[in-house]
Amino acid sequence: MKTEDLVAQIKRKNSFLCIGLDVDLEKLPKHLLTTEDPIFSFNKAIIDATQHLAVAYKPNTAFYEAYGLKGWQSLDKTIRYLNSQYPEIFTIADAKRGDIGNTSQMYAKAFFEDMGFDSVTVAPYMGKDSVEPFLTFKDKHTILLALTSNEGAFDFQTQKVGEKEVYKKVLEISKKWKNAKNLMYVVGATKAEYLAEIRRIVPESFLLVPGVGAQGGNLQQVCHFGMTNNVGLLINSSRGIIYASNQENFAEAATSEAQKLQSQMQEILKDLK
Ligand SMILES: O=c1ccn([C@@H]2O[C@H](COP(=O)(O)O)[C@@H](O)[C@H]2O)c(=O)[nH]1
Repeated sequence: MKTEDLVAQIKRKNSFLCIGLDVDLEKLPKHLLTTEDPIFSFNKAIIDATQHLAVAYKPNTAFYEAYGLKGWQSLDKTIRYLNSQYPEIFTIADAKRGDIGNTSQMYAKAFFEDMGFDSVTVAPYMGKDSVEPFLTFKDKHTILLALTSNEGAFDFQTQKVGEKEVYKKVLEISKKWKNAKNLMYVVGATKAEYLAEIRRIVPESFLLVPGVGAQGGNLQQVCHFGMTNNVGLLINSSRGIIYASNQENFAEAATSEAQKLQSQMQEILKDLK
């Protein structure tokens, strides 16, 4: 998907909400467990009930890999369902990949060509040759971990190497790479106070921002420091939306939580216009 199509969708829906499909069989409503593919049944119901409020969905592959072949099949069905029924929606494989060049090439083929995701999250730790294979795919996006939402982000990402913090080096160095226009970055909502500085380095890039809801990040603060004229933000919430209820009404409960976030986003977007 082209970035301008994502921006157009954001403006049309008055939303920059990304819903995380982090499916844990132990948290699913009991009545789904007897269906042929409980994970897909759950995802389909959540997607159908929230697609008018969200511009992106982000399955975290860990939640599928944990169930082996069946899990991968559920993920595959989910992405194919999204691509066929809601092709305007931006899809993110939260897989946090990255390896030596020829291996990264295979990861990129798997997520972009075979599964047809619009984007994949990638760790920058192995450097330019580990990321560039992802960047060569036209209209596909590589979402590089810059400053993550967890406590451990302070172990390396905010530490200085020479004069500069590692996360700033990730942004400054990567934005000079070939096909850097295909880069987006992960910045945790719990790190909103860093966003003004991040915007000085990457003023236009889209940021995927996980960490609102269950992790305690603040939407207003993130938007205040991180929003661009083109919005430039995808705010992710996973558990806070998909597990709003574990009863038969789970899809309606998810709609209601998504609606709350979308309404806040609509208010914020009014001020931008
Ligand atoms: O810095 C990061 C990078 C990725 N994540 C992922 O986002 C979702 C957050 O889920 P919630 O339930 O809304 O907390 C999850 O898949 C994480 O692995 C992140 O949280 N922080």
